[in-house]
Amino acid sequence: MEASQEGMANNSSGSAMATNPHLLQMEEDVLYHFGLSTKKNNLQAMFGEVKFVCTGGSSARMEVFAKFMLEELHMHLPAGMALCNICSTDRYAMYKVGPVLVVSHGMGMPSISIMLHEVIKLLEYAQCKDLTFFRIGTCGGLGLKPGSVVVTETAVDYKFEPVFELQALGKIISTPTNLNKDLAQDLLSCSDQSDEFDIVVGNTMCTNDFYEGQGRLDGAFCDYTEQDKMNYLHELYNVGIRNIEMESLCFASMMNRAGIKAGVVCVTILDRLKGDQVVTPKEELRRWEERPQTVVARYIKGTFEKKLK
Ligand SMILES: O=P(O)(O)O[C@H]1O[C@H](CO)[C@@H](O)[C@H]1O
Ligand SMILES: O=c1cc[nH]c(=O)[nH]1
Repeated sequence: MEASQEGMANNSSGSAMATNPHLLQMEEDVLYHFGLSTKKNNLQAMFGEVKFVCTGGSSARMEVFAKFMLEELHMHLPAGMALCNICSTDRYAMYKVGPVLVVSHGMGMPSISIMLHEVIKLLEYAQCKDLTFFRIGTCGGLGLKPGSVVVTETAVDYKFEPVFELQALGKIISTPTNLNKDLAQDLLSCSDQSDEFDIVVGNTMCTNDFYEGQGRLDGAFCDYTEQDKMNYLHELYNVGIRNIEMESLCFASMMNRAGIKAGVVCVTILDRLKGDQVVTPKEELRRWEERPQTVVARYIKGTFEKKLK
C-alpha cells in the first residue's frame, strides 16, 4: 500500500470522503480518466493544499475560470510558465490555482459521476481536509430574466423528488440530493449592488436529456403537445423549481455520500416559459457564463483570505 493510501485506513481527514473499503487493498489506484496514479504521481505534493473544487461542463470555460482565479487570488506563475492542464487524457481538463482545483465534467450525469469518483479519491489520497465543491454552470431558467443566476437549494429529479437513483448490481441505491443551505445563503450574499444580474435561491430540476427530458419541442422527436409542455413547466415553477440542468442531482448525491459541503451556481441562458432555442449571441453568453464564476470567486476569496489572517 502506498503511503497516500494508508491515510484512508484511518480516515485521517476526519471527514467521510472516499468510503470504499476495497481501495485499501489496492497496490496502486490508476485514475484512468485523469491520467494520474497513486504510484506514478505524488498526489499529496501535487494536491495537498486544495480546499476548493470548482467544476463545470466545458474544458475551455474551466480554463477561463482558472485564469480568472489566478488574478482574483493575486497569484503569479513563474516567468515564462503558462497555466497547464494536469490531465494527460482528453476526457477532462484540470487546473490547479493555489487552493483551488478546477476540473471540467462534460455533459450529463454519467460524465460528472466518473469525474467525481476520481477527484474524490484523488483528494483523499492527497489527504485534503475541509473541502468545498462548486458546480458552476449554465441552465434553462423558469420565470427568470435570462442571464439571472440561480443558487440551488435542492436538486430534484423529473418527479420533483430530491433523490438520485444509482443502478448497481441490478439494484437501485437512492441517495438524498439536498445541498448545504447555509452555503447557498452565503453564495446569495456574495452578490453585489453593482451586479448587472439578479441572483436567486431555488430548486433545480436535473434531467438526463436536454430535449425531451426538459420538455422541449425542438428535438428530433416529440410525442407531446405545446400545452402538455407548458402545463409541466408551470408545475415545476409552482413547486419552487427555478432552473433545469443535467448534473446537479448526481453532484449533490455524491457530495452527500462523501460528506463534502457543496453548492451549485448556474446562469440561466433562456427562460423556458418563453421558448426552447438558445438564441442569445455567443459574446453575450460568454459574459453571462462569467456570472456564476464571479459569485463563486467572491466566496472563495472571502473564505481564503479569512483563513490566511
Ligand atoms: O453547466 P454546463 O456545463 O453548461 O452544463 C449544462 O449545459 C449542458 C447542456 O447544454 C448540460 O450539461 C447542462 O447541465
Ligand atoms: O435549457 C438548458 C440550458 C442549459 N442547460 C440545460 O441543461 N438546459
